[in-house]
Amino acid sequence: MGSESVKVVVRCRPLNDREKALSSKMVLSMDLQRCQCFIEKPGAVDEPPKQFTFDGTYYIDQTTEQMYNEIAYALVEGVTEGYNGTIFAYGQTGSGKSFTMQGVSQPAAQKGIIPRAFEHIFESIQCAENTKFLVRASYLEIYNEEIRDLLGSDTNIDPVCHSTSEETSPTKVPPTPTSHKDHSSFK
Ligand SMILES: Nc1ncnc2c1ncn2[C@@H]1O[C@H](COP(=O)(O)OP(=O)(O)OP(=O)(O)O)[C@@H](O)[C@H]1O
Repeated sequence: MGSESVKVVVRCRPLNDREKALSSKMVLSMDLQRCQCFIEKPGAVDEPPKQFTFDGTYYIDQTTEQMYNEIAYALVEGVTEGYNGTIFAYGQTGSGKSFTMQGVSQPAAQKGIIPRAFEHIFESIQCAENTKFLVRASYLEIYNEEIRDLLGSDTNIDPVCHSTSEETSPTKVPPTPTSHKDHSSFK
């Protein structure tokens, strides 16, 4: 994979039970060597498939372990050396964002990017000598333009305003990066 600072990869999930029950046809295929994906229009046999090229392509039989090793590993390694890094999952509902980021414990190869990154970071910290680390975590949900602090004791409290207990629903003020509740630990 190239050395660009922003990489975009695509992952294709298998058909789910509902799609199988509807006898849905897979319309997406991939050329993994060329990092290309092809989308056919169902029924339009004469139309060439739409073609897209990415920095990486992952088909239904590939694992999150493989994705982590090929994409996330170097980025997280950079974080342990003091560089910033972001992994961002984007896709329509049911497309597999949680499966990729949080994952499942079985099979082990499908454990998600987030628990893998945590293990990676804390292993690096344990192995480091003469270095002090600060690890901070915040876990926010933005849903229907409402923000919730998922690590807070009351998830309805807006993380920006640190609102009082009388407030029952989150407000719609966007957070600033420094205003999130910190869950920090030092080694
Ligand atoms: N690569 C995959 N292999 C097998 N199953 C998958 C894969 N990706 C997703 N799935 C399954 O597809 C379903 C939808 O995935 P998931 O919940 O991760 O989607 P999502 O994008 O997070 O959806 P939402 O935006 O609604 O939260 C789940 O049952 C998940 O287990």
